[in-house]
Amino acid sequence: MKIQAVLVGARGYVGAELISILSEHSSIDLIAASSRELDGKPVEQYSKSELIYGDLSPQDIVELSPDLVILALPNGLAEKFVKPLDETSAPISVIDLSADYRFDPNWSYALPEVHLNTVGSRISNPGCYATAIQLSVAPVKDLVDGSISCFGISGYSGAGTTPSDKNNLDLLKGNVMPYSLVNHLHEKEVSHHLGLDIKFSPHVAEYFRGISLTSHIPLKESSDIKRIKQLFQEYYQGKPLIKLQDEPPQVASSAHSHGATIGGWSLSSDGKHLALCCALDNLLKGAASQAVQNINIAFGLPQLEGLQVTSVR
Ligand SMILES: NC(=O)C1=CN([C@@H]2O[C@H](COP(=O)(O)OP(=O)(O)OC[C@H]3O[C@@H](n4cnc5c(N)ncnc54)[C@H](OP(=O)(O)O)[C@@H]3O)[C@@H](O)[C@H]2O)C=CC1
Ligand SMILES: CC(=O)N[C@@H](CCC(=O)OP(=O)(O)O)C(=O)O
Repeated sequence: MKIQAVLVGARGYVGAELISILSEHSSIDLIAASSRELDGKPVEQYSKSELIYGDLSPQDIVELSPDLVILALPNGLAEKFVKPLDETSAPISVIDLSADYRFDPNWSYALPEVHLNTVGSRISNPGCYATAIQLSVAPVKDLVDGSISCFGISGYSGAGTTPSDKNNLDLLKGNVMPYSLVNHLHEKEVSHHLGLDIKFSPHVAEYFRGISLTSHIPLKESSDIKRIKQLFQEYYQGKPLIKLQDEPPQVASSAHSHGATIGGWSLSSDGKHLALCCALDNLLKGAASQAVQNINIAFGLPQLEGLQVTSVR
């Protein structure tokens, strides 16, 4: 019996990626895709069966009695859909791709390569920058002394489809736009989940998809590149979505890939300042692919089902 899923926020950039992935997934079928703007139109990317976008209320979703509800809505809207699902006796799992439950201890915050917690029936998917930061820092977490500093650049799809300066192509033309230089939500998210002091300055650029993140990590003791690389290799052994390479990863090579690439390890002459880079696709490992990876884990399916691995070591 296949898992029957409802997708809410199906018109958005992340929703569209989820539809494409689930079109190829052999164990999960979409039974409904919600969008107010596209209500009544066919879901053209979904190839398994005829599917029409609907403007579904939270109660409509409960009545469909699916196995799984996937929420890909802007921040602050999830509770309206989660509350009636919590109140029903039907065993309906929920995965939320927004930031709304990332600090809630009753939800499983699930970045599979880093947090090996058991995934329950309420899953909170990490943020895109937060994924890149945690993948970059986790292997050397125990060596850190002081504040880590991360510099990120994202394509404008990171800002979603609601018009703002961060997805305004007139403002972005020939430009890189810094924003939220302190207190970005992902700064709090990674500091909370890694238990480290992490500073993060995001930027958005004119290209569509992909994140390039550079992390500066102060170390307690002098180290050497061979040891650092070995720590990364050991940490990511058997985790096929993470590719390691000597050269700094390029954002263009990670676009359209379900995984993340880490590399460019560099040490200062005293061996106590480590810098490294991570590139990933904000819409895939930063959102939709990671969500499908988490759903697979929650339902006991092979972790990479539906995710064609384009970048393996
Ligand atoms: N873009 C990215 O790189 C990443 C995004 N995320 C998170 O994923 C979520 C989705 O992001 P993204 O796809 O970029 O966002 P978009 O702005 O592209 O899409 C938002 C979706 O939500 C729907 N929506 C908006 N407002 C409402 C509402 N009031 N009630 C019901 N539906 C609504 C929209 O459809 P309609 O208006 O037709 O109903 C649309 O389908 C966000 O929480 C974002 O923070 C996480 C990681 C990366
Ligand atoms: C370019 C851009 O605006 N990027 C978004 C990150 C998208 C994301 O991961 O958002 P959530 O944490 O809300 O899921 C931002 O900086 O807020």
